[in-house]
Amino acid sequence: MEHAGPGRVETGSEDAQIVVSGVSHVYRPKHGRQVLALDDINLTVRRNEFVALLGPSGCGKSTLLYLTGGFLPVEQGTICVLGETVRKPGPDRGIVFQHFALFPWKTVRANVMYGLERKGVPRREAEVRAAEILVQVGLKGFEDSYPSQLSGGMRQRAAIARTLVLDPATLLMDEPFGALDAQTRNLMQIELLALWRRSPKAVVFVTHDVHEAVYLAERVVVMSARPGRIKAIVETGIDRSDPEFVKSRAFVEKVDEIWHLIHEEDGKAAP
Ligand SMILES: Nc1ncnc2c1ncn2[C@@H]1O[C@H](COP(=O)(O)OP(=O)(O)OP(=O)(O)O)[C@@H](O)[C@H]1O
Repeated sequence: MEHAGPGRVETGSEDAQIVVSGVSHVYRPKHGRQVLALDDINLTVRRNEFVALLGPSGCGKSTLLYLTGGFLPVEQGTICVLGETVRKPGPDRGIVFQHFALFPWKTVRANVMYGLERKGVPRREAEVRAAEILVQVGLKGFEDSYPSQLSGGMRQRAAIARTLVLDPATLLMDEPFGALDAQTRNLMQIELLALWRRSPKAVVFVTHDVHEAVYLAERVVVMSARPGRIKAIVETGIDRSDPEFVKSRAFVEKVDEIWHLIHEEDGKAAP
């Protein structure tokens, strides 16, 4: 089985959307000890590619996402998104967290319109765009509800809509379905794939769930236990045109292959 090795440096190209080169990250808390969270990460995400980041707890998946989003400073190495070096957050990169970051005092519509209004989009146009995206995520009829009146799955749809309405070229998702029940999670996965096909964008999707990673992603990046390094990059190569593809032998074998890569890391985290 061919895997990209941990030390392989992927070079940028016209086809590259995100290029992470030689990125390491050390947390230096005021109290407590330093943690080397990421160690020499090199990764290229292709234009409009769907990539999943998988690895043991604490291996730096969220850290890599926050660095790419510009929420943490890149102190060692560089990250370029569409040719621009990342120095701060920007509207070209949308981020969705595990815990639905909605304003509880605003309606679903107002939550979705918030980012557009901050960008100076006229109110009428913002309303139209919010209405369209709420239809796409299946929240038509709930525009005037408040987050507290929605189920967990609906709140996460609203949070996704709030990010998608800005039409970011790059979507960074940190375990967005981790808090959902299995059935809602599967519905959200189906919807996310449909949205990604309708409006292609690069997606970096952090998950703990091997099945979810293979279900969604074109490539799965497997990270090693802390300090996070890239252990392997696996092309899923799944033909999703068959509605029953999760039952296919290719799917089951890919899940198994990646599961083994992850479990080789069990108990290996640096102290
Ligand atoms: N603000 C912080 N200060 C100090 N250490 C931190 C901080 N944030 C994260 N870390 C440490 O950095 C390492 C990587 O954390 P990170 O959250 O990126 O991992 P992760 O792979 O996303 O974990 P999980 O799968 O459990 O969410 C962990 O050891 C964590 O304890």
